[in-house]
Amino acid sequence: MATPLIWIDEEVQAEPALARPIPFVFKTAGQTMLALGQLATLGDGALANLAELTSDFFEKQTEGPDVLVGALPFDPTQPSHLVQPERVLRVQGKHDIGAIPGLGGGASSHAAAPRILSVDPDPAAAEFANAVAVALDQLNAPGATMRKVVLSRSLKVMANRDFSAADLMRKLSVDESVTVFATPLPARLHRLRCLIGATPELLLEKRGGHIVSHPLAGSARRHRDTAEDRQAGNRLLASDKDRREHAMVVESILDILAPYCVDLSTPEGTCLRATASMWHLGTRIVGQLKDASLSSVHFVGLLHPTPAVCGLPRNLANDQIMKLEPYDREFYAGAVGWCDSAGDGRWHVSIRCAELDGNHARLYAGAGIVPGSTPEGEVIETSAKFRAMLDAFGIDGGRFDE
Ligand SMILES: C=C(O[C@@H]1C=C(C(=O)O)C=C[C@H]1O)C(=O)O
Repeated sequence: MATPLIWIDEEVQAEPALARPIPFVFKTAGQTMLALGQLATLGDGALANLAELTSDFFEKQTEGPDVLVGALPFDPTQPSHLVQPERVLRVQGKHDIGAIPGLGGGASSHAAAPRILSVDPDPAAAEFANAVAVALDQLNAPGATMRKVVLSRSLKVMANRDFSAADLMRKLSVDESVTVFATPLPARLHRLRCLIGATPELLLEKRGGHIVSHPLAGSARRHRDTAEDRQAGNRLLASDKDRREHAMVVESILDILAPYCVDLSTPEGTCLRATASMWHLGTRIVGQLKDASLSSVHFVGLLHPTPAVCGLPRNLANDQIMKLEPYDREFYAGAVGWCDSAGDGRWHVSIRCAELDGNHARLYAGAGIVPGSTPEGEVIETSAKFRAMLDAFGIDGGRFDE
């Protein structure tokens, strides 16, 4: 069970941070899943053991909802944070996420929005550009075997009072093209934390023998002006660099899933996928399994981290991420979702998100680097990817690009 908050900064903190873990919330277009309370926690284990751990768990667990919900970290060797909730509530139809029963009780909610005291880029945009330049040297070196690496940067935000998960989710939900999520994270230094975000990317959904993955890679920011916006989308569709970057992700997912499927295809091919602030290249992959008894977690264990958030080959890209990023990604660029005893489940890539810890938040944005990428281009792309979260926090992002 999570430990209550013990640290209070008298200067800026009028009242305690999250006193109870916030509920797990998963809001896709037309449906919200809310998982309240914590009946049991899945034991620690790396991603490779997760299918076994979850099936053992469901075999032994005779009481409570037949579901585990939570987050998987970027590093597949690190433990996941999955819990069996006390109660699951599903709300269908168009609704205000902040008004869902149970949500307000778990998240602090204030009449006035917290006032932002500081925004600290980590690394600074110039340092991130240097890291991209180093990665490009590696990618372009004669005989290079690394083909793609995804590098990220973060913004550390501090406010005069606790952030409200409910308020942030309400703002993020204005964009109906994304999955808005909130998930409790393991406590750190006795402080409760959560991850909150608005992800456009489906890692894997499994229902019976049917699986779907919808990877995204290749991005451009959207524009207010319709003609300019359309042009940006068309440029992305025609961009050789972005098509290569995207194809690596799709091919890798198809290669991994093919041996398990009687039928695996990309019915619409590569399309433009729009969110309120970004254009992406996206390819919906659908498959029919040979063995429907394999769980969603089994496939997540094989797929994660895809080249959309790590790179290719995975081990070389991961080495560069460890060297070039100044922080541990923890649950950013991992996965959030649920699975049940029948093996069904739905997992989204945990991007366009922020870790919340009382009145502190850390926002993340990353971008795929391939030959043909430029440091300036990747700074612009990551700035655009921060937009959705910055808007939810009420922060003008422009000044963090220098
Ligand atoms: C890593 C992120 O996004 C990923 C990288 C993308 C890209 O490089 O074009 C696009 C979508 C995501 O798969 C992020 O938003 O933090």
